[in-house]
Amino acid sequence: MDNNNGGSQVEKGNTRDTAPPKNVTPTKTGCSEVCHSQTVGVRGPVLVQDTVLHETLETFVFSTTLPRRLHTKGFGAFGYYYTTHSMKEYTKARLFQIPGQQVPVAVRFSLASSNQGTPDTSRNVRGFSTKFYTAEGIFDLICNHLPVFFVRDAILIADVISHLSPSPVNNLPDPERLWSLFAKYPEATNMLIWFFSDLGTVKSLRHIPGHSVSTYVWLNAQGVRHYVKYHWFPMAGVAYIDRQEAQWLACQDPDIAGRDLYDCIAKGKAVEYELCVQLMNPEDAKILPFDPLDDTKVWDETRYPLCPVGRMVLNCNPENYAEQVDKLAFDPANLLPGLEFSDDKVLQGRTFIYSDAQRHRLGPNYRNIPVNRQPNWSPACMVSSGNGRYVAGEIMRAEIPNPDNFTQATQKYESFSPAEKKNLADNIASGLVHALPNTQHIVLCHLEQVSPVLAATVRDQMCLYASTVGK
Ligand code: HEM
Repeated sequence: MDNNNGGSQVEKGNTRDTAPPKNVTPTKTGCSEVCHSQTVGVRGPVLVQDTVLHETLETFVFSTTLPRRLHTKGFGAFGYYYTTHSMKEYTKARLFQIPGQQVPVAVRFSLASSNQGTPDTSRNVRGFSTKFYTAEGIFDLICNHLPVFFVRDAILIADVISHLSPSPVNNLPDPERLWSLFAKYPEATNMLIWFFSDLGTVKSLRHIPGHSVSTYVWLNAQGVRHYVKYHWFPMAGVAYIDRQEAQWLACQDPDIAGRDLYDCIAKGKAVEYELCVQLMNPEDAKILPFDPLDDTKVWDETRYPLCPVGRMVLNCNPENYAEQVDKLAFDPANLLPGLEFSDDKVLQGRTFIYSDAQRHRLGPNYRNIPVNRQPNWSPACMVSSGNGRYVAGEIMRAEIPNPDNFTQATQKYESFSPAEKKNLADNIASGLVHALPNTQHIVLCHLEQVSPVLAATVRDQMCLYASTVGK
């Protein structure tokens, strides 16, 4: 019997038992797979009772998890971390007590403002999140490749992300949306300098640093608190690319950074990073010219030197991206005794929203997914910061007393070589030229405060670009 004359089966009686079944094909796994819907005759309607069809479609539709609201595109790798220097003086976290202590890790690198199709070389903030599976429990260290953030209060994140996203009208990138972010928030000027320098374009994740941006607290066995910022540095050295190479590579291979990481590990070459911390006595906040809990600032490395803590070796690729990488749930609140959060206003907002996002994205049992599982976890395992600390004050919504929006932006600009300064000005001008005149004016006023030379160079470059874009 063949399907072409099956329409007459009803009239003639079913002769299927005499012919090989053609609607069942063996799959790679050897199981049979149904490949025809159940119909009334060959050309008749599909039956509502076809539970095989329903289950096949439902399984397909619900087979992927929801994308992350931020840092959507990402790549994962696995390996181990070991402590090289005892941090006992500053934290009681067991992980950091004795050199040689080693734990497994899972890492996810990501693009902060992305969808699955965003080119890896786009101007972007790269995420660099690490899950340490320690005997005490899971510690998540969530970092970005740039050490500063756009704003200093988590309440502004929705607005910031809307400025970084495509237009809600037509889903196209809109320069005015992006540049009005920097016009609206003078505190984003330091980020502007970092982001629009060539530090914002990357082709290899093996060559990026990671910075916690937010300030955490370390608590030692004697109950002494220190502010801490975490930093990863690639053992293979830091490397960036310029805008032209980034744009060319975006066309050649939009997944170049993920491919580079995977291929390197697949060839047996481990990817390594050093973990360092900067430590600060919280009392210093009273004398510093800036607020150390302000995420738009870095800490001067001469005053707060980088202390080496340990090494991470990534030597294992994922075998199942959906289960091992997509379902990773990083949370700045996944801390351990001795590792706490501080009063940093960005971090305080973040300590609630990641687990909310993950309940929505992965379901209420996300902590039981193998990559997130901590044996015997209960809410009591969470480390809530600051027990024993006395805090009092008037309840308010207020700007911090020392916002100082421009000093560090100037210092960063002045630290660049002449070639880096030139690229920065050119990168800014090529984008800012497409913004509205009022936005251009305000951003140029901010740049004037960073450096009159930078503002003048950007203005000159914009004139050149304006003539080519017909403005
Ligand atoms: C300003 C407030 C912020 C809010 C409200 C926020 C919120 C979020 C949310 C909801 C996610 C997705 C979580 C998930 O679905 O698993 C996320 C991911 C992420 N965030 Fe933030 N974020 C903020 C600031 C920051 C800062 C300052 C950093 C710097 C280290 C950062 C680094 C990351 C990274 C690296 C990821 C990706 C984690 C992964 O690979 O799964 N975020 N953020």
